[in-house]
Amino acid sequence: MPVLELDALATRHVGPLDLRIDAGECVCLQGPSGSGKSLLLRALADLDPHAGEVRLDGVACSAMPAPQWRRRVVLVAAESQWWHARVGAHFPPGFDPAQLSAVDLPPAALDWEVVRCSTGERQRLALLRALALQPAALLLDEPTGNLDAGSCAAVEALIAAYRHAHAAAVLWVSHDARQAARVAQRCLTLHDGRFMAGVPAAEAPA
Ligand SMILES: Nc1ncnc2c1ncn2[C@@H]1O[C@H](COP(=O)(O)OP(=O)(O)OP(=O)(O)O)[C@@H](O)[C@H]1O
Repeated sequence: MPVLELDALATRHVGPLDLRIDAGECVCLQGPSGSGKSLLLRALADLDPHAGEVRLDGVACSAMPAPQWRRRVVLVAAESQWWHARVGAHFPPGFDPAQLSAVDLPPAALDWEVVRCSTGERQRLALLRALALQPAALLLDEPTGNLDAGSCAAVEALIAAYRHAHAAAVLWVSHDARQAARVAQRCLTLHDGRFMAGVPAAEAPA
């Protein structure tokens, strides 16, 4: 079962931090702008240098080739990166276009040029692209930051379904306390590079 553990993890401006996210658990991370939330997610995904250790299922990040780690511990960044012209080229062979309906997009979106996609369309496509890798742990950086209420609900439902189906460990950065209460079992706040206990998800304002 994919448990994600941080052991004295430190990166630029952040840490050292200890944390355990259980299989199937969603932890929401809040904190002021510039407090280091994105830096922490990048370190967890092994995209930035870091000290300390991250373990998935007891296996250390430092013991796994970086590309392999990044397929298991997947970051959905606030601003997604696209390297092919066409959307579909970013998805694995055999990806079922019908899955696009889960984020309110038509199957034909796989044939769209990336440049025509709106910010919110790119955000939803980036999430689907990440889930297609079937990660054991998901690192979500404001995954609904550009979405209307309907698309936001669709994305929240999709992530919850994935988390339950795969017992995935999820770390979700959100500035929205009500969203945190909906999606997470626990909330933490990053302040001065350290975790502070947040408002328990179940007690956050409705
Ligand atoms: N490559 C870098 N070199 C130097 N400082 C950096 C670098 N990347 C980020 N920072 C700084 O680290 C701090 C934390 O940045 P980070 O992007 O993690 O913040 P955040 O908590 O995600 O903020 P927001 O909520 O605004 O997205 C910021 O002050 C930022 O300017």
